[in-house]
This record gives sequence, structure tokens and C-alpha cells, in this order.
Amino acid sequence: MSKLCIRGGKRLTGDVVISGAKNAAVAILPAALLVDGICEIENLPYIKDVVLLTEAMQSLGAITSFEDKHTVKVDATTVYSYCATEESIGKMRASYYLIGALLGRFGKAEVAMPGGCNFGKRPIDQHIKGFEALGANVEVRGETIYATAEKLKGTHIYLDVVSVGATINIMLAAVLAEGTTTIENAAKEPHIVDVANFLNMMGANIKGAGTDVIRVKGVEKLQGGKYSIIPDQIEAGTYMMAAAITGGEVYVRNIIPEHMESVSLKMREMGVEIEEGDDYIHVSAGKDLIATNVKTLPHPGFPTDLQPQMTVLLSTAMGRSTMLESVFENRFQYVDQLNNMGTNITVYGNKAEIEGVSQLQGSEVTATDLRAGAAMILAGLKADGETYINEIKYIDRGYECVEEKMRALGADITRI
Ligand SMILES: CC(=O)N[C@H]1[C@@H](OP(=O)(O)OP(=O)(O)OC[C@H]2O[C@@H](n3ccc(=O)[nH]c3=O)[C@H](O)[C@@H]2O)O[C@H](CO)[C@@H](O)[C@@H]1O
Ligand SMILES: C=C(OP(=O)(O)O)C(=O)O
Repeated sequence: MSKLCIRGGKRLTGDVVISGAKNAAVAILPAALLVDGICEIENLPYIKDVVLLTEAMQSLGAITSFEDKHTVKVDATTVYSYCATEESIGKMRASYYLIGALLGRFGKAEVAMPGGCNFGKRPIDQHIKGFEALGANVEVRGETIYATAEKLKGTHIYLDVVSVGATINIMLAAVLAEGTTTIENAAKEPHIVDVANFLNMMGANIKGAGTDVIRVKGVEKLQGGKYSIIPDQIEAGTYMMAAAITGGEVYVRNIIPEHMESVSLKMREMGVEIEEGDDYIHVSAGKDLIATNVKTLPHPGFPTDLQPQMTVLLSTAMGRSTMLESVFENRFQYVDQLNNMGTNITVYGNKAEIEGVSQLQGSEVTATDLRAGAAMILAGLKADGETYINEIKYIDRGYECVEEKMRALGADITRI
């Protein structure tokens, strides 16, 4: 079993190039199953979730050929199966997009219940509500979701919770449906817009993505084309915080600075200098960090996927900070591991109170999920001595070449 070994205390400096967005890639790949032609998808992040998903698409009959590790051609004309029930696909969250895509394409889908990071209950009732409103019959038996529809018909859907997955899944099922589908209280994350742009490029008619009302006018068919995925907002935020926690100075490149607005504002409040360019952010942190309060929210609020990393950063700011997790019911499972490294975090339900400490100590910790693993890397970079992180399979789900990128900035980090 591999682990990461970090010898802390190095100040990060230099440039880091951000990969394509995980949460856009894992939706755009299944979306390509709706296309009667070949899609060339560029700026794909080379991460475990993408590898798993392309394997699942191959087993459905799609031909996926990698031009290089960031560019794939997906030929979905050869897809013959609507069953994706393997255990491996059920381990990832984004497997739920296979339901919307296969239902849209064949009027039928059998897909393993989605897994993903464990933050307590992660229901898919809003996805099911959307498919049913479009005319599908959906049943969950054991660990499999079965969806069938004679014909999908456009409709009006109000989401009871703002859900990234349900918004995208309903868009996928609606693009080839008859008539217009309106999704109200839709999620507004940059990856929602990216998936809509991808589908529109292939001939769909989606308006309003990025606002809370999305209208999808069904079209008869989609054709192939070329598309480049947006940069990963969460990977970018992680490196911004890595620079700050080490008192470093880093150019975070190949990003869309507007996507980082909530993160940049909070880091500025903490006394970090943030300068934005067209496609980069320069982070400079030399002074003591200032405590502040953060609440996670759907976009454009502070992203929950940066909550653990921000909690570590706040742990090194003088004074008392709070972190309120308002998206997931249980996303503080990593805190005991961090407290073993010297942080002083107390969790009350979905709120963490963070007393700043002046130093962290290296320790052996275990990643409890993807972003918790990233938070442990940040803690290790700051800590005195050696930190060993176990269960790095979670980190590999969503960070491309994390140790190479960190090493290029001067971190002492190795995979052993
Ligand atoms: C693959 C992917 O893109 N994962 C992201 C996606 O997850 P995911 O799509 O699972 O997250 P959602 O936006 O759907 O979840 C938001 C909240 O709504 C609840 N909910 C969701 C659906 C539903 O049918 N019923 C329901 O109650 C969830 O339990 C959660 O409390 O968005 C999250 C919020 O930005 C991110 O943390 C994940 O990285
Ligand atoms: C929660 C995450 O991923 P997933 O929804 O795929 O588990 C994440 O990317 O932080």
C-alpha cells in the first residue's frame, strides 16, 4: 500500500499548472454517450475517477482512445449496452451521470448505486424526481438503479435542494427529450456551465446554465465535435492554500480567476496577498495569517470541496476561526487525524471551532476522503518533521500527479 511521506518546513515557490476540472470531466465523459459521433475531449485531468469512468464507458461499447493522457476521443456510435453495474463503477460518485446519459440515449439504464466520498447520507432523490418528471419509471433494487422510459418528455422541475449532480443529470436526460425542460433552483457551479457548453457545442439547446433556472429544449440528435474542459477550481484552491500555509509565493496557472472569487476573498481576509491575471493567480504570504469565519455554500459561495484544506489553513492563523459546513451533513470526519498533528479543532455538529496554533507536528495519518487527504498534505507541508499519509487512493481520485506538482514548488514529498 503506497503512502505519502512529507518532510515539512519548505516554503513553496514557483509555478503550478492546474489540470482540467474533475467534476466537469466526470460529467462530460458520460455526456459524450449521448452523441451520435466522435467527441474529442481535451484538458482531461489524468486522475483515477476519469480512468474508471472511461473503462466503464468501454464496457458499454464506447470506443475511447487517448491521444495523450489529457485528450480522449470518445466514439459513442458503437454503444450497445445500458448496464453499468460493476462494483468498481459504484465506488465513484459520478457513476450517477451514466443514468441520465443512458436514459437519454436508450430510454433505459441500469447503473450501480453511486459511492464517492463518505460525508454521511448522499441521497439521489432529486435525480430520481427529475427522471420521473420526464416520464421515466425508476426503481432502486439492492445496489442497482433501474430506469426505463417509453419516451422522455420535457417538463418543469423544481429541485428541493440545490444539487450539482441532479442538475446535470436532468440536463443529460432532457437534451434528447421531446419538448422543453425547465430546471428551477438549479446549481450554478462552473462545471454545470461547462457541461451545458459541451452539449451545446454538440448541437443541444440549453439556456440559463450558471443561473438558477435552466431551460433545455430537446433536439433530435447531437453530433460530434471538439471540446476543452475548464480548469479545476478545487485543485487551484488547494495550491493557493498550500502556498499560503508555507508562507510561500506561487503562481497558480491555467485557471479562471473568477471561479476562485469566494476563495480569493476569504484568503485576502486572512492577510494573504492575491493578485489576479487573465489566467493565473499569484499568491504571496509572508505575514502572520489572520483568523476568520467561513461557511460553505453552493456556488458562488465558498466551495465545500475546499472546506478541509481551508480548515487546516485557518488552524495556522492566530486567534479563533469557525468553519460552518452547510452543504453536507458530516464532512468533518478528518478532524481527529489533524488534531494528532497539533491542530486545535473542535467540532459541534456541522460547525468547527478552530483555535490557531503556531506550529504543527509531523505524524502518521490516514486520509478519510479525497479533500481530507489534500488537507493532510497541507498540514504535512507546514509541520515540523515527517508526516506519513495512508489511504492515498482517495487523493489519486481527484489530484493529478500531486507529489510531482508539489515537488516542483519545492516541497519535500515522496510516494513510498
Ligand atoms: C462528482 C461531483 O460532481 N461531485 C460533487 C457534487 O456532489 P453531489 O452531486 O453528490 O452533491 P450535490 O450538490 O448533489 O449535494 C448537495 C446537497 O444536496 C443533497 N442532495 C443531493 C441530491 C439529492 O438528490 N438529494 C439531496 O438531498 C446532498 O446530500 C447534499 O447535502 O457536488 C458537491 C457539492 O458541490 C461536491 O462536493 C462534489 O465534489
Ligand atoms: C466530494 C468530492 O467528490 P465526489 O463527489 O466524487 O465524492 C470532491 O471532489 O471533493
